[in-house]
Amino acid sequence: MDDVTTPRLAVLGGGVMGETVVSAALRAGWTDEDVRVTERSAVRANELSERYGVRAADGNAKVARWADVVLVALKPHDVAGVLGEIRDVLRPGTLVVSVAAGLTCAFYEARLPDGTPVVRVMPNTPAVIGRGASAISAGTHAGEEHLAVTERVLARTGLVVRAPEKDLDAVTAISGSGPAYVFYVIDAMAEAGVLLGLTRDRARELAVATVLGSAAMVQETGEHPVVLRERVSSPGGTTVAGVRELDAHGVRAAFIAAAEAARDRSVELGAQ
Ligand SMILES: NC(=O)C1=CN([C@@H]2O[C@H](COP(=O)(O)OP(=O)(O)OC[C@H]3O[C@@H](n4cnc5c(N)ncnc54)[C@H](O)[C@@H]3O)[C@@H](O)[C@H]2O)C=CC1
Ligand SMILES: O=C(O)[C@@H]1CCC=N1
Repeated sequence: MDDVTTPRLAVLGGGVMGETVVSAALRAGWTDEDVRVTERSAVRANELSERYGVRAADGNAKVARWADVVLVALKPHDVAGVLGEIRDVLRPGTLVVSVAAGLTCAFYEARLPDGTPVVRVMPNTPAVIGRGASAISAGTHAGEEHLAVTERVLARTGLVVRAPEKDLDAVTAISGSGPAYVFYVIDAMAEAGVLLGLTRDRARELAVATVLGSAAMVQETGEHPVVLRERVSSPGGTTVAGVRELDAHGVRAAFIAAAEAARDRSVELGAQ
């Protein structure tokens, strides 16, 4: 793999996350000649090819042989079969990057030629608008240059942090699955507004602006969320009355249980 020029990037699986990576790489300076994608669905392959100008017609083995970086964006249960297709055609030094939930670097290393550098990534869907959060971890044979190339591929997806691999299941539970929790909260707040008589559009507009503004406020002020919450809560006022109900309905405990369940599922997906 050459660090100076743009490495040839193959994305195996052109679903939600595969498309996100393709579009981010193109925004980060890859040309449509330097990116190829594989897709089991011909309709989807056509769609990606038309949308991004990238080649999407070849099979996994052909594209993996061509690539300097192979990024696996398949469902976890499809990965082992595809690694079997590509293991004998990878050129020495080809970097394999995985975004599959639960699958460890060791899972890949056991199924790929000895010495294959592997980097495990846990991204999330806001990456599609450049506002994602990803954590990356190096496998046994991956070094600084492999982490750096992965960061280049992900540069336009948003925040990218390095983390020890033992943390990746927790990361999956918090930021990987996290957008779904936040969409759930936005929908619940908007629905509550409708119950109180607001129009659906107005309720959603206010809920979204409130979530965006509150998240930005935590980031920009650097204040602890509890301090910011106290600042909203006038003595004897409306907010303490509302937050008491969140406590009474176990919302904090529900978030903890959700994170534990997602973490456990990530571990389970990796135990194939
Ligand atoms: N969607 C999300 O929010 C996130 C997903 N991930 C991970 O990304 C991976 C992909 O997830 P999604 O993109 O959501 O799934 P998806 O189902 O949208 O995409 C998977 C794609 O792979 C294609 N495919 C299946 N078998 C194939 C094969 N043998 N060769 C070529 N293409 C094949 C499918 O046609 C499909 O388009 C999963 O491992 C998931 O854990 C990670 C973080 C977030
Ligand atoms: O639900 C899933 O399994 C994937 C991984 C994190 C977000 N979506």
